[in-house]
Amino acid sequence: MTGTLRAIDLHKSYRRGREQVHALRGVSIDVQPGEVVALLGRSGSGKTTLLNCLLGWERPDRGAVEVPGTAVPAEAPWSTVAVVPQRFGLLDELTLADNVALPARLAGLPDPRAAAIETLEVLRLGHLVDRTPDEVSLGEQQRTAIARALVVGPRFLVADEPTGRLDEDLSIHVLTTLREVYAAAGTGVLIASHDPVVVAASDRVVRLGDGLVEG
Ligand SMILES: Nc1ncnc2c1ncn2[C@@H]1O[C@H](COP(=O)(O)OP(=O)(O)OP(=O)(O)O)[C@@H](O)[C@H]1O
Repeated sequence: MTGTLRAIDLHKSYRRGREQVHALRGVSIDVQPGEVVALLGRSGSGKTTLLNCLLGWERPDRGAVEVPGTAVPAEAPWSTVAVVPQRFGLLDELTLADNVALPARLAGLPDPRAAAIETLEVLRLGHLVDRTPDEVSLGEQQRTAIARALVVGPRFLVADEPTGRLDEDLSIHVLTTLREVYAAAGTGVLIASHDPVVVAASDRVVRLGDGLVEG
């Protein structure tokens, strides 16, 4: 087993009424530890489907996903491949601190709340830790979802449009943090995005078009 996160020749179709939609038509991609890869492509090109397959949320019709470290039973999945979902997935009844502490608790970190607050502070949310998601802006919710993914210091981070609700300054701050704090410590980062800030901060760009890697 290598230390690389890999999708190999993924095929995935959906049935929509009588129509067959080929979301992925043979996509291979890899992410090395410590690199930041931008996944670009028009709306509907298959980015989310690819991320879902990498996360094990969807099963490809054909092809394989290699996730390093999954043979180690003690390692929580979120510590291996953490995710920032497009729709955030925060729990409304928990504070931001408790949302972010949740994966830290599951991963058995010694002080989940302290780790959560520290990560929220890195994302400039230290003043909001005791609010619930409906008491903060969408951009603040988005950064909370990023903090929740990062709190365990994952080996890989998979993020679906993680700057879609952020202004340019905050996008740059988030990308700089991902690069200089997390990728520098070895986290491999894959970001599906249309944001030029993401492209500028990436080591490498992979373009999807109509279910295939272009170029
Ligand atoms: N559950 C589903 N059922 C039917 N079709 C689907 C389903 N999920 C995705 N698709 C279709 O598969 C194709 C790829 O969708 P996907 O969400 O992966 O694209 P995307 O590149 O992430 O788009 P966006 O940038 O808008 O999020 C699209 O044509 C979409 O309509």
